[in-house]
Amino acid sequence: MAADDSMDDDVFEDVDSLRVSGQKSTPSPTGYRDYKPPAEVLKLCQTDVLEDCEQIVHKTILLGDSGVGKTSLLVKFDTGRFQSGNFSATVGIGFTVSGRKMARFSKTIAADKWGDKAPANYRRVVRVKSTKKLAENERRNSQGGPGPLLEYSFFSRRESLKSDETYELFAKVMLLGDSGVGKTCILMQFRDGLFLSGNYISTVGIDFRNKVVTVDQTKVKLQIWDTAGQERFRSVTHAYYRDAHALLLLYDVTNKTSFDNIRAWLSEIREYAQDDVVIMLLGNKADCGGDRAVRREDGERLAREYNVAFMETSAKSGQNVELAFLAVARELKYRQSGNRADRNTFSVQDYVKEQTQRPPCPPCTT
Ligand SMILES: Nc1nc2c(ncn2[C@@H]2O[C@H](COP(=O)(O)OP(=O)(O)OP(=O)(O)O)[C@@H](O)[C@H]2O)c(=O)[nH]1
Repeated sequence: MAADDSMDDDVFEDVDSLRVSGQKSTPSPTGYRDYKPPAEVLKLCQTDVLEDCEQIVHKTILLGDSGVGKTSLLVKFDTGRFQSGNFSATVGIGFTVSGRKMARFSKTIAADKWGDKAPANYRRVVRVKSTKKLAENERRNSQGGPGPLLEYSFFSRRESLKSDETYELFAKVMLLGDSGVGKTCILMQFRDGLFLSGNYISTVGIDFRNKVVTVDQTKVKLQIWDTAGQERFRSVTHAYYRDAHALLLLYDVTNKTSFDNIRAWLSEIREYAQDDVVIMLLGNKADCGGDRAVRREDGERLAREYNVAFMETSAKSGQNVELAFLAVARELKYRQSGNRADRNTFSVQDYVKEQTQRPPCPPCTT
């Protein structure tokens, strides 16, 4: 499915009538067994809109409460089949690639991350809204079962493959750190130059974005994985550590606990990541000078203790965001260099220190 300018955003506004038509019944953990995605939604999924777009990737995120039918839509689109009966909740995130169309779908069980304000290069294609009361929704969710549908949105991202086509080096970079430290925002700032403020919704599972950067005439493709900081998703994210080339480990300078947890994160990294993985410690939200709970010197000291590079960043102002990723790309480039002199002389710690010797940015006002 892709953005289609003629498509009506609110074509599936009245979800209650779909439910009344016998598709959905008991709102218990297994009560969605008989749920079939509405015919209109299935029809939309079969729309062959990508036919003439071989050079375009459309990333569509399926969002909505557990049990509303996201997996069914995905399977239907991918295989043309509807799997009835066996509802099992998705853990983490998955995507499917339809080679001919070069469409990639990813799925999350999280609620709508952007609300009505999707970033400029994203477009809400379809939205279904429940008229049920929010309180009722929360009550059911708190009992552990899937609540009624609150919001069901399809976002589509248009991205030219051209910039990703040529590169000499590839690096997998992961963003790690406690929930709420700003991992998704750092990625969005780096990738799209956007800051997502306001309604914060935690990442569920894991997702990635690509960006090609140039380091001394070498094109390095960074595949950046945004992980969920919440404890309950750790088993999902551990599986991705092993083949990561670099890890950006974030804490929030206004949240002391997130800083205190860095040692635990480093132990986890030691356990699951490769021994030679590049690690960079980032003290994020550096724009919030007034609310600061962790001094820059404390971050520097901890980084020295573990022999990792360090800088403070702000996803809001953009401070050092590009530098963090570029420094990692540079380190990986020099490591893989055939020139032994280059390999031995470059130090990411020294490089970062040198690049960050600039006056700090002013405190934030919000
Ligand atoms: N002032 C300020 N706020 C930020 C910054 N980075 C993130 N935030 C805010 O912090 C909140 C959490 O940001 P996210 O990027 O979603 O956090 P996360 O680390 O991805 O969280 P999980 O997905 O739960 O692991 C959001 O409300 C952001 O707007 C920053 O640099 N400065």
